[in-house]
Amino acid sequence: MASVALPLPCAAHSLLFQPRAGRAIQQPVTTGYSVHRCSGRAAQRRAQSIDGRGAHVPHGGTSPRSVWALLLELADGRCWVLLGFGLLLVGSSKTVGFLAPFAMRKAVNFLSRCDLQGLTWLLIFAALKGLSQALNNSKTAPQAFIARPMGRRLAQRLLAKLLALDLQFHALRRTGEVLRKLERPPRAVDTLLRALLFTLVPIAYESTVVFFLLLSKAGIDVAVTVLCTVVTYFLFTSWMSVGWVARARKKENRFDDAQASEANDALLNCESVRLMTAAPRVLRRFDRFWWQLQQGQISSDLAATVLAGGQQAITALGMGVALLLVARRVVTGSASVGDVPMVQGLISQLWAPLQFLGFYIRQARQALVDLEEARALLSSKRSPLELAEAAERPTQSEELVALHNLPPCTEGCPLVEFRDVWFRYERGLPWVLQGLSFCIQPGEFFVIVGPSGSGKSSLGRLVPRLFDACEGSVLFNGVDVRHVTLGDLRERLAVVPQDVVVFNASLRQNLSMARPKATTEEMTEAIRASGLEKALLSGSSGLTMQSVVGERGLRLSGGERQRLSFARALLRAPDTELLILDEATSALDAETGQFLLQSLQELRQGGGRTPAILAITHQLQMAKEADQVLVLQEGKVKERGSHEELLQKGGAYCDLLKAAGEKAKLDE
Ligand SMILES: Nc1ncnc2c1ncn2[C@@H]1O[C@H](COP(=O)(O)OP(=O)(O)OP(=O)(O)O)[C@@H](O)[C@H]1O
Repeated sequence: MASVALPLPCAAHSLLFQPRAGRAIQQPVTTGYSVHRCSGRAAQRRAQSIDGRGAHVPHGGTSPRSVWALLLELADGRCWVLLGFGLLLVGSSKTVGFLAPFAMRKAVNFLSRCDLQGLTWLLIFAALKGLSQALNNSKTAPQAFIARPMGRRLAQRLLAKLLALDLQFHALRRTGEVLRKLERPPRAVDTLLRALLFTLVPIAYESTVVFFLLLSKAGIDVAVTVLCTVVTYFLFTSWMSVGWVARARKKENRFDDAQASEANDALLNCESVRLMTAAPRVLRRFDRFWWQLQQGQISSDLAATVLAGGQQAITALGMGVALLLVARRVVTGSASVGDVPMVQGLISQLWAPLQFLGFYIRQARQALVDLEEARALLSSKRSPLELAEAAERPTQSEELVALHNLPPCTEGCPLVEFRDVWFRYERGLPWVLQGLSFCIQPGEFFVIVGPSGSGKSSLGRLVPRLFDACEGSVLFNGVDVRHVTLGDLRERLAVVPQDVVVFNASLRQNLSMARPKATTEEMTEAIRASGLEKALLSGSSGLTMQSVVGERGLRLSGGERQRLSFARALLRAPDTELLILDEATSALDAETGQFLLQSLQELRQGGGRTPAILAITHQLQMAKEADQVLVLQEGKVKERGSHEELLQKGGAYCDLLKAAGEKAKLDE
């Protein structure tokens, strides 16, 4: 027994869930951690990456199962209760709505006989219509209470994932595009819920009921006419939605991302843009993306107009034929006059939501695309593996056991050990570190020097697991860093990165980011030890602890930013076992650099357990103070020993000193 509703869910399924690309191109994409096989569509989209720049933010096809799985993860018990309540409200609204045309039929039949009971039925009709509308409107509350928290949870998970993604992703990302990917999926949850559960499902229910009501009350010819109209309407809407409208929407999205990225890049680098007088070029690119966006929008609007026109023509024709059939019955006496408004009322009730079918199908499809993108991002393996995954990973040595927490430092065990470490950023790129082996002892001052590009910073990134070694292992307290939780590992470290990152917040907030529980005294001490006191708090620069330092710390000088970063590391230092300094004094004058060195010595001489220091530097003055110096060249250990030992050797270290003009000074 065919029903009007039957074609709807099945076709809706194929309409909403665009199948993944049929034939996979099987293009391997290396991520540094795993090699993913790309489907044809994914590869195509990658190729579409506007201008070849930017990190690949995963785009999705629409895979219903994975999207549903994601939605199920986001929903809690309350959501299910509210969903049931919401559907009950919509169902009741529709059911009450079905009764209204029957009330109108009675009213017209009574009034055609000049019976005043007709007035009562008119009032009942109005009440039923009002109640149906009120019930329908009240679905908004449960809808909002389901969608908003789910959207919030999704946004939180996406941001957490983005923060955890490996540095390679962030090195290549286009911030504007990534922000869009963060913004759209939470909205998509709301849209999908609204479109699918609270619109398309009720339409299916309504169509089924109206078909049977017409079949029993108006005859098979009217019912079949309505059925044919609905099917034609649906096919036309599907054809338009999948083709022209969908293509226009995709184009619109792509260039919307592109213009947002362009604006974001230009604003972030506005200083360089101005200095290079690149504003006209930036504006041209920006305008080109907007022009393409505008083409997509115009195409989208045209498609929507043609769609709406076609839909209106189909429904008007269907309504006309159905009413003619009923009118013929009234004339032949096999139906009452009241049957005409009844049939008109039932069909109108069906037509009303159908008008929005195309809109909702498009919305639902777009929401599915956005959610699939979110799911692809969430399941991306582009982050150092956390413990649960690490346990599943085939270990290179059977003695390595997955641990939840790092054991405390043990007597005689090196704090950090590099064991034959090989590393490169991506497959196909040259090796940056080639078979490195060395140890750092607890409390040791360990300095790494070497020419630019020799792999010093890369080495420093392997300890906190910003990247993982490709071969060999990095051990912390005797345990492979891949076998401990990231949080536990990073709690033991304080890092001053080469590129200082400062938040657009007050100085105090920037400091407390490093250690939220730090007291004012501890912060003041860190500011003193980092040499910031004179520059900032004396009032010469006008900055205080409450001063906002500006986007990426633009209100601070390069040296001040570096000292702020140093102060943050010093704040963390007492709770940590290793302080990593990557070119921490590169932007400082000789006097301030010396002051920081003294602060480090103070830290080391402070009572109790002092952290070891791993300093990566070009400033060989620092190497003089070190317990151990390692000279790195082309990713290999060239020399190793104390400053004096290396001087005596007269090898690569001495060459570096000579090149820096330090040798003569030291000889004097
Ligand atoms: N994210 C990255 N992706 C690909 N290659 C990278 C990346 N970061 C660095 N490299 C490459 O790795 C090599 C080593 O870089 P690294 O920053 O470790 O050198 P470095 O010794 O610290 O240099 P410097 O003293 O100039 O800071 C360089 O050739 C660099 O181009």
